[in-house]
Amino acid sequence: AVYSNFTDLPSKHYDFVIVGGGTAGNVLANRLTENPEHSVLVLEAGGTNIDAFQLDVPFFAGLIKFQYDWNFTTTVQAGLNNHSIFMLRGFVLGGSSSVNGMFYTRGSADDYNRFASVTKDDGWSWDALQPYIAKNEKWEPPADRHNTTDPMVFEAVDELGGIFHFNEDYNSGKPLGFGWLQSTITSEGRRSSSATSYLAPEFISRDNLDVLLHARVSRVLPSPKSSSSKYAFRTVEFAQDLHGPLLSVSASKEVILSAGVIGSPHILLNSGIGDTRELSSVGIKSLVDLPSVGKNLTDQPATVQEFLVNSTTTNDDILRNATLLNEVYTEFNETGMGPLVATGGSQIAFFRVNQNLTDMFGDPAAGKDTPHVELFTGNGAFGAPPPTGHFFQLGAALVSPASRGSVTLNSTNPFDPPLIDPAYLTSPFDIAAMREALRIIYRYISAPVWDGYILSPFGALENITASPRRTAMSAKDADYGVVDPDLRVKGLRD
Ligand SMILES: Cc1cc2nc3c(=O)[nH]c(=O)nc-3n(C[C@H](O)[C@H](O)[C@H](O)COP(=O)(O)OP(=O)(O)OC[C@H]3O[C@@H](n4cnc5c(N)ncnc54)[C@H](O)[C@@H]3O)c2cc1C
Repeated sequence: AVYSNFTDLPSKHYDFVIVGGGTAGNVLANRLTENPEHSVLVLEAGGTNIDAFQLDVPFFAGLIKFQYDWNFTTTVQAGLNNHSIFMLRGFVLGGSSSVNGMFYTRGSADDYNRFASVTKDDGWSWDALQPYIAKNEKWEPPADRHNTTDPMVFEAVDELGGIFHFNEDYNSGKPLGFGWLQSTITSEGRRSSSATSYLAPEFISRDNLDVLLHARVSRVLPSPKSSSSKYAFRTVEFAQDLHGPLLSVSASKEVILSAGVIGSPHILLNSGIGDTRELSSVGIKSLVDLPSVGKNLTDQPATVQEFLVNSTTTNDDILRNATLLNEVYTEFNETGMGPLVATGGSQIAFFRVNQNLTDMFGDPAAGKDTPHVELFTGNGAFGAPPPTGHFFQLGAALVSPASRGSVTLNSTNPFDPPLIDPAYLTSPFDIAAMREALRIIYRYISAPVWDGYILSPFGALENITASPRRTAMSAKDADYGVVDPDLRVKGLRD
């Protein structure tokens, strides 16, 4: 069941305590409670996803929803002309899967095979993961039944040739080329998140599964050292009200940290698990010296270019005409169809940069079938549109960036946000690759099919960010990394 108050929880002791009811946490909660012998508690800092229509409607995916966000900002970014920008992270059951853009993109086969070679564990290889990927997926035709034949986007691809080629399934392990976007949208036209799927009514009603909302975890607490002189962490400390008392629950088997790319290192650092010198400089007693915690933060910088178009059938009017919005919202509610069922863009493309860049700077991508640049289309302006005009949008993200940043503590108060430094565009490769991404955009719109349709570029490039990743996993015998290939934190007792 889902609870909002600690006092209502039926127990304070579970077999597994999962910290963070986001994308990963809810999958684990579901799979662990398939076994009726396991009791599981999920602690989620945010609130419920139920009846949150902004989360439910795919078309609203590109709008920022502050009440469902952690409202983090990055440190000042030298690579972005000394600006700091939002670092969006879901603050709601379902985590970032409740607020994300719903693009369903697997990595390339090379990406997973690199995980396997770095960790010396073949279980992470593309082939070994296929059964699990298939288990998580249920492929459906477009819920809004949109026409998937012959739009101008693919005519341009045919006209240009070369790096512009059609790819029927970019999720095949070989993503390069232009394809139809696959989205995490249900056949009823709703967002599919880890909360709507893995915590669906038939699962959340299990007697052995509890979720506590508004539970913000501060630390994991150690039990006394064993003869192996290693700590085990089986108690989780949290607060329901940031100024209220600290509460705790314990796990007899495991505490699972799945608080996301910012939350998990933040909790580890607060708990004294990190670089001993850095921790003592902020006044935190170090329990386990694990210097890789919070390091190697990797985010994909992205930019959007809008073009004014000679059309009145883009999505722009929906967000500036209340009557139209009402109409399509009614259609959405009554039929699960209409323009609100799509995220605004229908195509996605992946490219490698020119070889002279990888020759010059080295190649951060995992292999020759792995892209550096993702391009996405939008039949309308990104986010809230300008007051007039109709737009075609092309966004570009660096999906194999070379820049690496960090998450570090700002104070001894575990509820203060950490310092988040993605170090965007600090590597020369990323700067050159971003320039190349813009060149790809402009080559693409030079295709003859756009003559008379695309009128001119509109406005300045916008910086947006997408989804930070942390390369925290390493081989069991490696002297760096946060977790081993079984995702167990290094240096702790099992
Ligand atoms: C705006 C946005 C758009 C995106 N678009 C896409 C996309 O289109 N396609 C794609 O593949 N990926 C996208 N991503 C990235 C993707 O959603 C994430 O990589 C993925 O959801 C991360 O899963 P996770 O389980 O690691 O973390 P999350 O899903 O973020 O889950 C972490 C959970 O832990 C909770 N938590 C954190 N700290 C604490 C704490 N101290 N105590 C208790 N709970 C805590 C959070 O509230 C959250 O619910 C996007 C992300 C964002 C934010």
